[in-house]
Amino acid sequence: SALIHSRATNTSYTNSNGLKFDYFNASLPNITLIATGGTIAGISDDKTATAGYESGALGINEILSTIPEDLDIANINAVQFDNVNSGDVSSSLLLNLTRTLKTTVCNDPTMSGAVITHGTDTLEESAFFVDATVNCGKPIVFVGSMRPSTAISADGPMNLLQGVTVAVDEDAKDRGSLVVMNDRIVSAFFATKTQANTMDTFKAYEQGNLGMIVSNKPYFYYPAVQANAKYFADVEGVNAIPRVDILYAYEDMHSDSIYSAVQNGAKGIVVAGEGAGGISTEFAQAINDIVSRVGIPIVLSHRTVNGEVPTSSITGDNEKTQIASGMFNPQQARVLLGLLSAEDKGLGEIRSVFRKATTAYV
Ligand SMILES: NC(=O)C[C@H](N)C(=O)O
Repeated sequence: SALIHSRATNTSYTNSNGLKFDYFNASLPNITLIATGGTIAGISDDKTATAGYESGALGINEILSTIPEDLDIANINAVQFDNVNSGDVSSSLLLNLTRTLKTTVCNDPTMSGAVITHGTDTLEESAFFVDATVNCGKPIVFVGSMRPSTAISADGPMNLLQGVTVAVDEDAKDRGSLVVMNDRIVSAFFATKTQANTMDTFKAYEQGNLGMIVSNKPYFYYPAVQANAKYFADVEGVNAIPRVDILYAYEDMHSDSIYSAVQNGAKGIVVAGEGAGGISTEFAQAINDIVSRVGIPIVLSHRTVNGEVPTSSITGDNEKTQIASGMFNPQQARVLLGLLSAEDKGLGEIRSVFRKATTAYV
């Protein structure tokens, strides 16, 4: 950390919002860096390991100490929110994350933006959640890595540096939350992990990247814009996100899974349907039965990476019961349905939010 110290003009500063900066240079913009764990904080004894390593092992200050270049770009208030494999990120952590971002970044005029380090496996879910709940125009940037910090050519340090750079970039404002990895800037609203192992994994296949980064200079292809299907959820008075389960469809799918999900407390169901939302006859009948008796929302999504479940693929009785996910994939649909249920929206309102993500809407 001697190297870090040499880059800062002052040491230790606490702003009027109580945020602590270990190294502070009054001429630089300020950001909050919230660490949640993942491979970017991962370690292994084997420098060649890109699987089977320990996730969420390093603290954020240890990670930062290897990238003193970050302190040439911004003053960083670093917060260790958690240090977990991303499969263990809970909805209560996400609610807390949203509240923290609103109070410490949105409502503080001295803060330019935020970076969140996160495991990549579920990064898209957290990024989608924050994108739907934090809406102040300041850049909120999610970063992760595919190689643990101990690997040869670890990608975490460059991703974090690029994330910090994007978080203070004027051009990054008003675009919703962003995912920055592998020299690309992707909209959190559309981003999905497309490859389980390699660094070129976050993509918005249909919509494309928002921009790229060369020699740590971000370049955005187009001016800021929000997606047509964007829904902003108000979680101000929300204490918990209701449970929403995802059920994966397959040939000749049985209906036991949906009954047990409901029995076990699911307040909403997302089905990863075949093609444009296909399901077996048995399963379709179970949906109609559950909706008429229990009244919970059931959203039909697609197990293919891309595409849309149009309202027209749901016919007859099912039209009244199921909700077409439109272009939202199952994991996006789960987050959105959880937020809408937390806001106590009725079936009609939920249906109209999802309808905005279908070609029937435009
Ligand atoms: N690349 C990663 O970050 C994967 C890790 N298992 C996680 O999601 O926490």
